[in-house]
Amino acid sequence: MLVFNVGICQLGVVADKQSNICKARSMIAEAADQGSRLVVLPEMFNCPYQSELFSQYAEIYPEGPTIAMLAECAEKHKVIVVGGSIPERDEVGNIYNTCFIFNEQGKLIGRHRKVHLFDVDIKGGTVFQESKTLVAGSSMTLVDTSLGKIGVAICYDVRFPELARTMVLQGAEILVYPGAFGPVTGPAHWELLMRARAVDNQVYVIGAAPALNAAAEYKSYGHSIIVDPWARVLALANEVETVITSKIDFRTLNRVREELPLLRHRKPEVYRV
Ligand SMILES: NC(=O)CC(=O)C(=O)O
Repeated sequence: MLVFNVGICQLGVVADKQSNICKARSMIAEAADQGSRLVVLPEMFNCPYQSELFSQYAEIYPEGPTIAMLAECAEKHKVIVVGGSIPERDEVGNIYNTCFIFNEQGKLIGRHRKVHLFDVDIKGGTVFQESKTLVAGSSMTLVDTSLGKIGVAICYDVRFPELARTMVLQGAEILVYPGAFGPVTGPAHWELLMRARAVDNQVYVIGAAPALNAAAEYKSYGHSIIVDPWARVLALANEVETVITSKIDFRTLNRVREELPLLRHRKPEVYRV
């Protein structure tokens, strides 16, 4: 499909898992009512973004109320749902930061486990150790959909341009990043990174963040964003709970790649380490 709308549900995550699920359900419906064919949720949308809580909120596919809600909403509204992320427990007890992706029939078409874990110690700023409780994923996630090929990665994954480039070289036309940047790296890097991945790779980029919850221990920067292949910002939220939407037009992507043929001008033989 050449032209269609996409929506982001920037929901405010609270401690009560059931409330988060209900909120996601109603915001997916709102995005679909506004004409979105692809709906994206934020990172850890069913759980406060705190390492020590991930186990308590985790679900095992295909069980679990969050996973069921995503599949039901996709089928009910006939939309593709990129289900942000939730803590996922596997059969041996490992926990991942995982995005489940469902098509318009409510069928699981992809699962991305965050590859780069957010282990940082920014002096006077953010200290986070995802690896205390999470295990890293080990593969790239590209899904074929009725709208085109979509690459999915999570939050800190956006800082690794190799991942985005590899997905685009394999045909991705939209890169989707559920994320949750904080008050330090958010203002400094969030929009910059989303626009950088778009301009580098001449793709649409969607970054979906939770709204700011002032009472939460980890404070999300919000600012969900949709960027076009010329790095123009098509839609940008502030920090409050909201649904934002925008049109995606693959004729723009084709024109940008035709006029400025970066992907054809690459010289991979020069870049080998
Ligand atoms: N939360 C993350 O995974 C990443 C982040 O906040 C950052 O890179 O900054």
